[in-house]
Amino acid sequence: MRLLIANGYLIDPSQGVKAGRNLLIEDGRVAGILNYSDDVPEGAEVFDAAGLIVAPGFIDLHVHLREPGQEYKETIATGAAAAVAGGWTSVCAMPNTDPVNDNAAVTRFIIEQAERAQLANVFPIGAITKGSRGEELAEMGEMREAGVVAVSDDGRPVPSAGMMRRAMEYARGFDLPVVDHCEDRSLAADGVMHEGVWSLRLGLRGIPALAEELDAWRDCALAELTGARVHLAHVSTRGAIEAVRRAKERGLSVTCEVTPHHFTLTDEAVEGYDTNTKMNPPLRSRDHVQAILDALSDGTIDAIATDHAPHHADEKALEFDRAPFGITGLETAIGLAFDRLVHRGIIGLDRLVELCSTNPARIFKLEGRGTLRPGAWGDVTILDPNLRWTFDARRSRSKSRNTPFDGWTFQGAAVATIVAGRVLYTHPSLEDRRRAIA
Ligand SMILES: NC(=O)N[C@@H](CC(=O)O)C(=O)O
Ligand SMILES: [Zn+2]
Repeated sequence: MRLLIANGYLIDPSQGVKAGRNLLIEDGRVAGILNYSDDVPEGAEVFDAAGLIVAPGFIDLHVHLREPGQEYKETIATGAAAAVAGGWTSVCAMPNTDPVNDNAAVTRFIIEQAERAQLANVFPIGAITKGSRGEELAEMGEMREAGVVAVSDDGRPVPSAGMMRRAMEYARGFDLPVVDHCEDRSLAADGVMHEGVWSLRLGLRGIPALAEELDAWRDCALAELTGARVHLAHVSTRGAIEAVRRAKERGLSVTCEVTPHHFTLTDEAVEGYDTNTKMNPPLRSRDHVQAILDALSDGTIDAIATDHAPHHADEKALEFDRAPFGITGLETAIGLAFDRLVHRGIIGLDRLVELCSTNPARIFKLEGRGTLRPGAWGDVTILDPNLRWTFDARRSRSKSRNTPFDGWTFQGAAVATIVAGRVLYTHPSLEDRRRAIA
């Protein structure tokens, strides 16, 4: 099986490639980077990528796929379909399923379901503590053996510093990164949105920025104490970013991600009490969003991750106070990244590829991903920086539609998604781009 992605502009920060080149994929793996003028290899199918950016496959470090246990919200297959429709060749699945992914049997089940779906690659993340209850460490060794790429109690942050210390020491022994949902629940209490002028005005209970910042400082300090690899999930506050910046200056193995909704929206978006503006961490005030934009451009932020968190319409139809936290994000992330970051001059195209592919692969040590070196997996995301398109949530591949971006128009999109040399998604604007060569 041969696929030649021809006439595109290749951007691969892992090997410093930024040039018009053809990319050849053979039997699922990158076979080589060729010049436009080189002969088309015998029997190759040609994908004409003229005018498009060809990048190593995008990797989302943070999704909730809801299987096992809440298949009415999402399954591994529907989540993986939404992923490829959004330009993601790989997604990393958080363990807050039912049962929690805190043992090898659940890990293996997730991997089997993903293999059955034959869509995006799915890398499971195991729990830090049994049932994510924060009481007893989970069997990280056995989960690692079964295929987890990281551990996290995302959604149920580890409350005790002592437990987190032991978790980091344990995870370090298995060379697993600890993905940290930073939230001091004693401060967040029963808040439902960012604490500030808008929570006052709207009469909703606030979650102070300090709830995230305190844990971020704590866990960066613990990263120093333990030497563990620590990755801060969905940072949303100036203080958490400052903690990461300091940790990096000290040479610690600390990285972080940001979500598209946190670099796009402020807490003002909650004004209409739309429960699709309710997520954890909450949308923050303008000053925090500015800190995120600065950190995206100066390199403090390592990755863009969606925190895709599907919920059923009936659950989101409750009052703001009672609706669950979370929004979907797989299909709007790249549109938002182009529209809000690239076209506004906050990041360049190579930085976009770093944030969505090179760095995620490095942070979770995903072998043969995030690069188009010969021998790497033939995972490719093709981008059209200028395509104008409108997101229609009713046509989403996800089972859920809880997004604040329904009906939004974007400039820039992921227009084709290729996993191990198989073209799994193409935007309708790319019809007629593929031909078989005898
Ligand atoms: N990010 C969210 O708003 N929700 C997450 C869990 C969580 O992190 O609270 C979910 O699983 O729904
Ligand atoms: Zn979380």
